[in-house]
Amino acid sequence: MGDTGPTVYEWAGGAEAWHRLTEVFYQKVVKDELLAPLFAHMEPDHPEHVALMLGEVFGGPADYTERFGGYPRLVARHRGRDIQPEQRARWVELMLETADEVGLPDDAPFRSAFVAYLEFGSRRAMANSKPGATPGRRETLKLWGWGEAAPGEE
Ligand code: HEM
Repeated sequence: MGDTGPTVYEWAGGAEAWHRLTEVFYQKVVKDELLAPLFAHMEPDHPEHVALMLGEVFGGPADYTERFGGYPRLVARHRGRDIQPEQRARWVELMLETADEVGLPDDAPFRSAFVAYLEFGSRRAMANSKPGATPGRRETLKLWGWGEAAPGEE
């Protein structure tokens, strides 16, 4: 499919789909025994920020970078949180459960790209959350595409 096909962002259903995902996801997070303590002081616009950030990562508009501080803010928001491996795993598990619940596409290419990024992003978030973590060289969000299997290539 190459450069002319839909982005992962579009394939998921665009802005509305990413917002639906994070709204429902954080309703689950605050009720989850393992995750709730980490998110006790979450700001009301957190789900919206994460929706914009994920959208941007998957090829949507660069709103998180242009309006909310982008990658430096992302790193700052995870800094010092000391995310534990079981919390990271639960975060990913709840994201996937929510994707089913809100009806994100369940085709192989989409889920493969989505899971790959969740693994990548959640492991980077955990690393950046460790006490004394040294900032990497990255200054902008790592963008994510279809990888090995775009729609039509399966
Ligand atoms: C792909 C994985 C992840 C993405 C895309 C992501 C995204 C984000 C974003 C965009 C923010 C900042 C929101 C803002 O600008 O206001 C944030 C903050 C935060 N994230 Fe993550 N995150 C990921 C993984 C995780 C994991 C695995 C955990 C813990 C289990 C976590 C815990 C938090 C916490 C505690 C905050 C700060 C919340 C607050 O404002 O109180 N994140 N995340």
